[in-house]
Amino acid sequence: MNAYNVLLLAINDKKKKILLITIIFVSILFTVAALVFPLFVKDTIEKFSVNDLSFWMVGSLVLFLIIKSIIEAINQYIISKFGNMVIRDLQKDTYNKIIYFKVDFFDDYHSGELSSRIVNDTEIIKDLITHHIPKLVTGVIMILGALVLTIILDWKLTIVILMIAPFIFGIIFPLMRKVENTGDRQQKEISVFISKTQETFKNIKMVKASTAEKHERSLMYKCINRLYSANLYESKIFALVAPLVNFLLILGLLIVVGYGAYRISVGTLSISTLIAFVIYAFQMMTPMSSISGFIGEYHKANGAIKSLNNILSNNEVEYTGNTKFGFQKELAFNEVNFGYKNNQILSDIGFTIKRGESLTIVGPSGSGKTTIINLLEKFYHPSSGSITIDNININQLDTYELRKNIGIVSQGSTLISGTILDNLLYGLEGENVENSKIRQALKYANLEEFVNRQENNLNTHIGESGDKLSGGEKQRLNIARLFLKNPDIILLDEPTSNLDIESRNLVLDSIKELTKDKTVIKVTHNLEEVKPGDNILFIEDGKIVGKGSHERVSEVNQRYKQFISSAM
Ligand SMILES: Nc1ncnc2c1ncn2[C@@H]1O[C@H](COP(=O)(O)OP(=O)(O)OP(=O)(O)O)[C@@H](O)[C@H]1O
Repeated sequence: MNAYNVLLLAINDKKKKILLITIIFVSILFTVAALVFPLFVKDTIEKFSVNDLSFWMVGSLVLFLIIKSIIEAINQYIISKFGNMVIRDLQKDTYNKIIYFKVDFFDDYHSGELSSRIVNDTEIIKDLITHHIPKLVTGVIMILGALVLTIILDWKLTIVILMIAPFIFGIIFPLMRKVENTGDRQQKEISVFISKTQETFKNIKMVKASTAEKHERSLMYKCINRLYSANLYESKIFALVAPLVNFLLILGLLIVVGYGAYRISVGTLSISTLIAFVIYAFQMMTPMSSISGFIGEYHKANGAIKSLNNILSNNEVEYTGNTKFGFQKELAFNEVNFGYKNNQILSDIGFTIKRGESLTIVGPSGSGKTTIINLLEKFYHPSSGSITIDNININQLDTYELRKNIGIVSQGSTLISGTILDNLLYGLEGENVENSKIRQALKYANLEEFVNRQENNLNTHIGESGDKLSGGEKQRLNIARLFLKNPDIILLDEPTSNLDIESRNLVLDSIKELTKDKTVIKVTHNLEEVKPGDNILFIEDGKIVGKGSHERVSEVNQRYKQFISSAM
């Protein structure tokens, strides 16, 4: 996909094409009417007589002006409607593309930058398509039409105009090229600005707890100042261009008028022709400045188009197989190797869990435990080896179905902004979840009493990412959601870390209920969570160094023994 295709994408349906053609057609109509106007003035000056004025003449002129205003108003509305449609669809297309990208795409992009692409870049492209392109088309028609008519009126005067025009463009074009670089710079600064504000406000408690307001403010001021300089640089160029264009145009006009006046004095030109000529010269001036404006805007939009194009032409969408999910016997990792980019994390990971059994993956921080879970969710793919469910490689499984059958409670489980009910039903849209089931899920998750205490019950707002809830309440709400989801496989990634004893016991209680008869993979570096009889997979540096029951591994594996004693 190239820049041209991005523009085509913006006008990709019939309705928008019709609107664009209508806009350009009406604009051309106005341009032609404007071109006829000086001839009409010339004719009126030559034939004017008060006696010829009639009610009908004045009446039809007024009627013409009223009709023209109505058409102008309608055209204005169509332009604005078309612009809003362009931006709406471009934003939808961009969002629709991004949401299906692989997880590693999001590792490399800052969320603020992505927001900036969707919000700002699309706005700039909309402006180009709705304002600047129609202006360019009508401007070119206006200049060419006026040129033809001036040649007919007086070719010698026209040659004077033609001699001046190249100077004007020769000065303006190089300046406009600079605007493209400014556009790039501005877009970059805006996305850094959005990213930084998002991050700061999202982590406001951490900022305040670290008394980092001053530090954040100084970082933010730097961003704002950089954006200010980028904007100022653009303003300087535009400030230079507009008066320069006007100066050159007026100078040109003076030359035309001077030469015209001389021709009148020697009797080779009439006053009415010179007046018509001057009007044409003005009519050529406005589009000349708007064409120079277009070049600037086009270069600016080019920056936005390039950034958006980087996203739209990215085909790193998540891969999905089409085999239906089924889990009757066992889940297995078979000699799995994996690395983020070139950084090897897991080596020869192999284990099997029978349906209904559980496995506890233990290992020091950074050893690769969460990565194992990430691979099972198909967030990333093994570089070699395979993960199978009932001997079917999960790559062949429908990703959507696989994820529907996996439930995860992790230390960083997040909630969405909205109500308790919104969170309970998240991911279950379109399913008919009975009220009794919701109540039951709340009960199992030890949340019933909490919800009943709230004035708005299930419709209580829990703040951004559930910030109005305690850590334990957040986890229990997540667990309640999983009761409703009822997946076959439950992944527990240190769900009780950072909780106090009371919350922890409540969460553990509800997890016990949730994991009944399920296949469970539990990840922990907290030895308090390992129970006698647990089936252990002990990993260090991405390699399995111990396997078997907790007792057996403690007995035979020195490293595990050391790990346990250091954790005590
Ligand atoms: N998205 C990522 N991109 C690059 N490296 C990553 C990414 N996620 C994790 N890592 C790296 O992979 C290694 C293993 O991380 P992982 O989260 O699997 O460890 P862990 O055993 O779960 O640690 P912890 O117990 O602290 O949660 C770490 O060195 C980490 O820095």
